[in-house]
Amino acid sequence: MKVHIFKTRDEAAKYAFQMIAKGIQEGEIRTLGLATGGTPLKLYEYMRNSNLDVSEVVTVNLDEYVGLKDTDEHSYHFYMEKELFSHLNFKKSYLPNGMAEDPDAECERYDRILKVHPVDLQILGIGKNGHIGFNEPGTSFHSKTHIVELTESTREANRRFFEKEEDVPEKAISMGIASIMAAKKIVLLAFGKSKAEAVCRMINGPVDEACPASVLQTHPDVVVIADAEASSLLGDAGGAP
Ligand SMILES: N[C@@H]1[C@@H](O)[C@H](O)[C@@H](COP(=O)(O)O)O[C@@H]1O
Repeated sequence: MKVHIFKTRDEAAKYAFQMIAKGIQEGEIRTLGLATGGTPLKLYEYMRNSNLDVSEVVTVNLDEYVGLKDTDEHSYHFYMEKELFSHLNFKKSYLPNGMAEDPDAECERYDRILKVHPVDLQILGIGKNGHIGFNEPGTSFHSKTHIVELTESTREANRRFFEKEEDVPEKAISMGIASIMAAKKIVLLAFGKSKAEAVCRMINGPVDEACPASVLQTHPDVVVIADAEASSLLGDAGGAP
């Protein structure tokens, strides 16, 4: 695991953007794995304001809420359209369908998409409880795309995007841990004090399903890009690149 620490989230996002832009320009990233949430917003701003040619790049998203239509402003479909897809000419973009009538069949469909489009670089955020995608603590490291019951802490963390607490969905479809680990390269972004403990457990803690992100210690090519606050509990684990 490489750990790069930046003073601000803006510098960190710029570094992540440059790394991704280079991979796309050099043809190494044919399939880009995308994340949602607050963390990648600055990175997506850099991407949409660039003149990056992504016409040969396929994207696959990590997850989607169950029960929200694409047109619902809280859905990850809506988020991706707004932040990235309406600005850049990706070849094709995939997200799990949270409205699928048969959720299990939808998980299988998504796994088939991932097989056809193996991820070259996966962007990840991290939950306060160490979740990646929507893989909550206790999720098997062997999991593929699956239906997830969101924990109270995750629902609470995402509460800020919704008007009322009861509007926060209880379930999601998420790529599994094994699906995420299949990516050739993983770039995990972590910003802010609230992520410091999860970042520390991910890097220094035992590799344990209690902290899903700790599995990344066993991946051959992971780059953690964090700001000073998120890395404040790390000691001298990393530095500027
Ligand atoms: N499913 C998403 C994750 O993909 C995201 O990385 C994480 C952190 O969210 P944020 O970036 O808003 O802190 O939680 C959400 O629940």
